[in-house]
Amino acid sequence: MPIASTSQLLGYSPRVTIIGVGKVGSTLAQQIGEKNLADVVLLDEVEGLPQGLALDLMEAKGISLHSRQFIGTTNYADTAGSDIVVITAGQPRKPGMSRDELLKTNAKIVVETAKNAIAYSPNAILIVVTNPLDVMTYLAWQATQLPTQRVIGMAGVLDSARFQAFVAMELGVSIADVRAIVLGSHGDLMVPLPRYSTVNGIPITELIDAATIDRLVERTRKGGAEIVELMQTGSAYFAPAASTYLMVEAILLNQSRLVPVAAYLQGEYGLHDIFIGVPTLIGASGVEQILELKLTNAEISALHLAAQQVKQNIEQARSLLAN
Ligand SMILES: NC(=O)C1=CN([C@@H]2O[C@H](COP(=O)(O)OP(=O)(O)OC[C@H]3O[C@@H](n4cnc5c(N)ncnc54)[C@H](O)[C@@H]3O)[C@@H](O)[C@H]2O)C=CC1
Ligand SMILES: O=C([O-])CC(=O)C(=O)O
Repeated sequence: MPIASTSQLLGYSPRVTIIGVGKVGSTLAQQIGEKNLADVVLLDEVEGLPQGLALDLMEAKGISLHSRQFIGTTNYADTAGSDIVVITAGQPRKPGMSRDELLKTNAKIVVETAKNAIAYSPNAILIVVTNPLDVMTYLAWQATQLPTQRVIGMAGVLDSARFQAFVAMELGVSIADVRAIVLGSHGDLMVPLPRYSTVNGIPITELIDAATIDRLVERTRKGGAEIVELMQTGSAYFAPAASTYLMVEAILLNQSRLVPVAAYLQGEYGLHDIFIGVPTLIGASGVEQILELKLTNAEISALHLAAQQVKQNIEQARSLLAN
């Protein structure tokens, strides 16, 4: 790996701020550095935590050999001029909880942190990770008033990666040959699409019987909870951080990746004024295009059911924030 990337040699290093550097945020910071992608500002409300993590990451540089900088801070002024802001601040769920039960605690945190960060980086693209994801992305957009293209929720990449992993395990094939796509909300009503999921171009519906696909779909829907139950002390973070990394990289390297993310819909799929998981092209300006797949009646109904629940939760969040 080169010590300095081309952009650094030309005197420019992109800057990513991560707000809330617990499990997901700190793992993401490490990935961004180790892949020599950008300088990272780590911000948390707990004094000492982001400073300690940044120092630890700086000390690892001599071994992982990259030339990016890490700054740890509790002061938003230190995040100024960021190209991307990632919000991973907020509580994770405990065993037995749904993601929606985090709404009350995390709504205030997301609104406050998004506002503070964008005040110092008005040109940034905002990636929201905090749960319940689709609602938090909507609240962050409203709080910052950023153009919708520059507000993106991370969930579909993760849910699709899980579906991909379960298909690869079931068939005993290399995960490199499996592509999978999951739309809808980041919850039990998410919409995995077996018809559009393939092993090297062959739809999985040709390779796996219907009952087994149903089982894999159900495991994907409960993928986050499965890990929460196993760990008992928090939720998944390696795959969530890797999924967020993919989005950060797609933006900074202008890769035009076709991935499902929570994007703002204005009529696409018959939905309005909502952030929910749909296939998008992600590049330098954020969500560059929303793709409208041909869905069956059952798939579109499932998407609308998920949307209905997200809308109800947005209303609940609005009244919580008003009080
Ligand atoms: N969208 C997705 O697919 C995923 C979402 N998540 C969500 O991401 C969030 C973070 O998860 P973890 O990193 O595991 O949690 P964590 O508890 O390890 O880290 C959260 C961090 O946020 C900080 N924080 C809380 N309030 C803050 C504030 N007002 N300002 C600055 N920092 C603040 C805490 O001090 C803590 O360091 C959770 O809500 C979790 O449910 C997690 C995995 C996947
Ligand atoms: O399950 C959780 O609470 C964390 C999360 O969103 C995931 O891992 O998909």
